[in-house]
Amino acid sequence: IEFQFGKMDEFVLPPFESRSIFRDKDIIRYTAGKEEEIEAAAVEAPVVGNLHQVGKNPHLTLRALAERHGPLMFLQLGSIPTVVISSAHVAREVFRAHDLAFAGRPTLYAAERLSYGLWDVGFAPHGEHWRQARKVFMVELLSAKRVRSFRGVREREVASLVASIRRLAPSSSSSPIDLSRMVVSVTNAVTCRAAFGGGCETAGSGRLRWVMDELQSVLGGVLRRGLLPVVAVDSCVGRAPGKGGELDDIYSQVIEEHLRGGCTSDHGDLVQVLLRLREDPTQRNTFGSMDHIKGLLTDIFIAGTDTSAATIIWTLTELLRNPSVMARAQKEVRDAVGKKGAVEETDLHDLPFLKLVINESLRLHPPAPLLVPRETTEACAVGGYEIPARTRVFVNAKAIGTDPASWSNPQEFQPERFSSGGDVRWGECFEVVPFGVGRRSCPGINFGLAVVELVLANLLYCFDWEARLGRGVGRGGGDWIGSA
Ligand code: HEM
Repeated sequence: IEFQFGKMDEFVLPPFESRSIFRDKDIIRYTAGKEEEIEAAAVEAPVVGNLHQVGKNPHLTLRALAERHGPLMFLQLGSIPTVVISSAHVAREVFRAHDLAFAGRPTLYAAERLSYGLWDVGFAPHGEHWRQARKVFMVELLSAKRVRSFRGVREREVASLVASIRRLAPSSSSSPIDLSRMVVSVTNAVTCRAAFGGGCETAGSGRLRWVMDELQSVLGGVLRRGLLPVVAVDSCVGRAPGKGGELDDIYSQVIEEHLRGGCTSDHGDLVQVLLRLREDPTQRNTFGSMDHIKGLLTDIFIAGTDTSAATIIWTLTELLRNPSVMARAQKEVRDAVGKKGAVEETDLHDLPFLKLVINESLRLHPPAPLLVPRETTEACAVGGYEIPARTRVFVNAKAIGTDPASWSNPQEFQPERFSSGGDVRWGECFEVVPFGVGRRSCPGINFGLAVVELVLANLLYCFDWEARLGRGVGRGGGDWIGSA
C-alpha cells in the first residue's frame, strides 16, 4: 500500500499568534550589570524586529539561529520580546529551578475565543482555575483507568480504518491513498466518541467532521501565522468556532441530550463526567457553567486529534525511509499476534520494539515542535541573564531532540537508542520533550499514545507498505518533507 505525502506539513503545529504587548527590547541583561543582552539573534529590523528571520518553518529557522547564537537566545518578534530555549542543558536549568516562573501562557487572541474566554486548561493563564481544571483533567478525564475504559472505542475505530484501507487498496495501485486524512479521521472519531458517547450520532457525524476540520484548519491558520502578532488576528479569529458558532451548537445539543438522559454509553463519556462535576459544589468555580464545560471539550479536540495523527504519519514515514526497521517492527507484531486477524490492545504489551520506534519518531518529529508558547509569570535569572516577567518563551523541541550534545547521529532514525533507558518519563526528561516539560506538560499522554500504538500496530500487521516509485523518502527527497 502506498500513501500520499503531500499533506505532511499540515501536521506541524507552529507557534501561536498573540495579542501584542509592547515592551522595551533592552530588557534582558547580565544580572552582573554588564550592558550586554542575551545574544540577540542577528539582524533586528525596525518594527518587525527579528520577525523577518523566522520564515516558514520557525522551528528549523530558530534551530539554525540557535546554532550560531546559543541555546538561550533572545528575539524581538514584532513588539514581543521572546526567549528561545534550544538545548536540554538550558531546559534543565530553566525547568528545574524556575518551573513556576515559566508556567504562564500568553493571552492568545484567537485562543481566548476558542476556549470560551480561557476557561480551559491549555490556553488558561497560570492560576487557580488552571490548577483545578488540570487536576480534574488528569484524575477524572485522562487518567490511565479512564483511558483504558475507551479501549472498545479505539478498537472499533481502528477496525473501521483497516476496513476502509482494504476497500481502497485494490484500486490504489496507480493512485495512492490519502492515509493522512484517514488517520486524522480515526483520531477525531476516537476523541469524539470518548467525549460525546452516543452524542456523536446525535450531532451527525458528517456535520461534526466538517466542524472538526474547520476547527483544525482555523487553529492551523492561527498557529501557522502565529509569529505575526498583529496581522494574523483578523482572518483567523473571524472564523474561530467559539461561542455562537457551529461547534458551540453541537456542544449545546449534545449537553442537552445528556441532561435529558438520552445519551448513554457503556464506558461513561467525558460530557457525563463534566456534567457530574458541575453538580459538585466544590467544583463550581471550575465546572459551574456551560462555558467551562465547552472550553474543556474544545481543549480535548484541539490538543488530542492532530498531535496523535501527526505522530502516526511521521512514524510510518520514518519506517518507509528505514526498511530494516520496518521489517523488524512488522515481524514483532506479526509474531506476537499470529493469525488473530487484528491487533487488540492487550497485544500491545508484547510490542516493545514498536514503543521504541514511536519514541524515536517523537524525538525527531515532535508534532508541536515549539510546544505551546509560555510566558514568564515573574522575573528570574537563568544562566546569568535576567529574564523579566511577561517575556514570551518558546521551547524548541525539534532542536532539543536533535541536539548533538545529547544524541549521537541525531538525524538518524535509530529506535534502539531508547532501549537502554527503560520507559521515557515524558515531561521529566529534558533530552526529548515532545510532550513539553514541567507542570504545563501534556496531561493527555496516555490518551494520545493509546491510539497511536493501536493504529500503528494494526497498519503494520495488516498491510505491507512501500513508498511510491519516484517519490523519494530519503532526506530532502520531496516537497512533503522539510517541515519537521
Ligand atoms: C501524541 C499526542 C500528543 C502530543 C505530542 C502532545 C503534545 C503536547 C504539548 C507539546 C503540549 C504543551 C506542553 C508544554 O507547554 O510544555 C501539550 C499540552 C496539552 N495537551 Fe497534549 N499532546 C498529545 C496528546 C494530547 C491528548 C490526546 C490530549 C487530551 C485528550 C492532550 C491534552 C493537552 C492539554 C490539555 C494540554 C495543556 C496542558 C497545560 O497547559 O497545562 N494532549 N500537549
